[in-house]
Amino acid sequence: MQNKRSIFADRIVVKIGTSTLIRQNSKINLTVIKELAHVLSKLKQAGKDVVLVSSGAIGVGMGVLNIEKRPIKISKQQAVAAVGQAELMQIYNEAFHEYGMSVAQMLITRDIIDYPESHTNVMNSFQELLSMDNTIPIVNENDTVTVSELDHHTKFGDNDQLSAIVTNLVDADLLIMLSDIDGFYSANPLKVPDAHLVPQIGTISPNIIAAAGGHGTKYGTGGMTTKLKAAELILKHNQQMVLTNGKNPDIIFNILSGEPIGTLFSKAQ
Ligand SMILES: Nc1ncnc2c1ncn2[C@@H]1O[C@H](COP(=O)(O)OP(=O)(O)O)[C@@H](O)[C@H]1O
Ligand SMILES: N[C@@H](CCC(=O)OP(=O)(O)O)C(=O)O
Repeated sequence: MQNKRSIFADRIVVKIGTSTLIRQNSKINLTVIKELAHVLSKLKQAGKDVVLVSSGAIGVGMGVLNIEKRPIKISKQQAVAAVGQAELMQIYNEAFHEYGMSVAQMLITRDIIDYPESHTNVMNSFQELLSMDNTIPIVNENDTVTVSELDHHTKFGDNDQLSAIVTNLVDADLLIMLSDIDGFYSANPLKVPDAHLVPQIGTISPNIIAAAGGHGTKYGTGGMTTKLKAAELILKHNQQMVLTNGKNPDIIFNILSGEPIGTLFSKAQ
């Protein structure tokens, strides 16, 4: 049994991936969403600042529209995301209302980094929302409008890096990344069954990068590669990130109490 970790976190960003929100049978995992709403509401009511970054617009939209395979055509992905985002927010809204909380939808694009006025505006919105007692901001990429063209790049591309950028922006202490796997392994466990979980990573070395494989389910997108890019941003800003399995979101309480869960990305010893 490893020692307890020293985790200091007054301001927390939690990212949940599509593979945790959607079951193998393509249905939304309402149990996970309800439990997540419970945990985040309790943290907020205990005086913590909480931001949720939620993927799932495209995955949920596929379910609503009965689409089996993730569309390849961008316009189709954007339309599916528009359907799914509305459904997802309705579910979050109901789940958080159970605990007397409201949710605030924040759909963002890269403009918030590239354009000072957009940056100021999004920072002001975060500040106002975080100062409210009973509100949880829920962030996603604005999938229906983002583009990636030669002279115009407004896409983040994946929510792993987006969640790290949000963690940097709001100056949070900790990013908790909830995925469908217990942490970062020495190799992709789908391909190497005896791979072992790495408890702490302080530097993203070439060996670590080489151990990162692609996504697991048909719903995941970036796999470990984008999670490492997110971790790199977190480490650069001297923040901390814990990557763990989101199937029981009340694991967040255990993480905050210092239990050695998942993989901790931190420069601290
Ligand atoms: N070294 C590794 N350690 C752990 N998981 C890995 C590794 N390399 C690849 N993976 C895969 O990454 C998947 C998680 O990423 P992804 O499917 O994009 O999920 P999410 O929807 O949570 O972003 C895991 O299910 C696993 O199959
Ligand atoms: N903005 C997209 C999320 C894309 C993404 O990064 O998904 P995931 O790898 O599941 O975190 C959506 O909501 O479907």
